[in-house]
Amino acid sequence: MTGLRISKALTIAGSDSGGGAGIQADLKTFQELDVYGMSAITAVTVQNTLGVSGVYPLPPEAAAEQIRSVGSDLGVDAVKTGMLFDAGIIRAVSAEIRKFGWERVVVDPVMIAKGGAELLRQEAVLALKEELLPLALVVTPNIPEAEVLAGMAIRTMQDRREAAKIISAMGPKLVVIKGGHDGGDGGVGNVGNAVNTVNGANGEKAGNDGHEGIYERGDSGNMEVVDLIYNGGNFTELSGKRIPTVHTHGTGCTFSAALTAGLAKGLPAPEAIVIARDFIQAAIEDVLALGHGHGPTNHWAYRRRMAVSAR
Ligand SMILES: Nc1ncnc2c1ncn2[C@@H]1O[C@H](COP(=O)(O)OP(=O)(O)OP(=O)(O)O)[C@@H](O)[C@H]1O
Ligand SMILES: Cc1ncc(CO)c(N)n1
Repeated sequence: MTGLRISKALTIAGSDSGGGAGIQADLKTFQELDVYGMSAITAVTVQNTLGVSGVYPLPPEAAAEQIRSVGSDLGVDAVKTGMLFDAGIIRAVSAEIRKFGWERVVVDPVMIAKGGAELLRQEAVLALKEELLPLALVVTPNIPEAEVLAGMAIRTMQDRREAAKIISAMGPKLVVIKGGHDGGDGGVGNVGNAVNTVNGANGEKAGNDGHEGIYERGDSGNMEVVDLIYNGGNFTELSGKRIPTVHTHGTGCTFSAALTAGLAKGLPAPEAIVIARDFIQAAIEDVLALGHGHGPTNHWAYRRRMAVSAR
């Protein structure tokens, strides 16, 4: 490795004792993508595949000190935020990001764990919107998080586009509204990976028309998963095969960590997003089936596939 430039990424997030989400998922993902990982822990959660049974937030200054410590010594090429828990931590983290002038910033606006545990206090949403989103290069809400940020219900792909525009106006250069919670497109459209570009502010679809329709969350009849990307002017839909599985603990953390790793390596955000989709697709597909509930994804699946395809 001597002489090679090492790409470095920092995750500012909560610890998941079960290892599938939070800091643990982020560091595993950075490592798998050849990026040196560092962490600033905001809270310790007591968590396994069955749910969260305890949350112990750290004082805001503890998060800030960790960021200052690694930022001033090792250096940071890209940074992501995950669980931030309260407004004090959000303000402290935002102040450090601003001071360092970091621009490759991914904000995963983690709010609620799969089992319903609160990972962000409701009164902290305003701080997230006002302090952190303006610093984001990419923000990656799932559908319920996008509903909270945009202040509207999301039932159709058109609603999702509307919400993306509202969130975009809060400052991030790119908004990715992930489709894991979208269960009701009815399975029409592409199966397998595809990119459909939608042009312009009127949301006219240029590609195929398979993603429209009313949907209800949790309907596992949906055959594809679509992540919607908005760059302030154009919409892009990244679609993939929906894997029917309960083992989706930490999908959002893993996706945003893979995206952050790509940014740390200097990739343009749209390219890093496509690789992150491939990474999470492989991680969900090659199931580990650990624990008795929503198991973690397989963080080494993508690397193994790459190794096989390189042979
Ligand atoms: N069943 C699935 N099959 C394929 N891809 C999926 C599936 N579920 C989620 N994904 C992908 O995983 C990524 C994360 O999406 P998701 O909406 O699940 O995030 P999330 O709710 O924030 O996750 P979590 O809160 O569990 O960390 C997205 O790229 C999404 O397309
Ligand atoms: C610590 C932590 N961060 C994020 C999530 C969301 O997946 C979780 N379950 N736990």
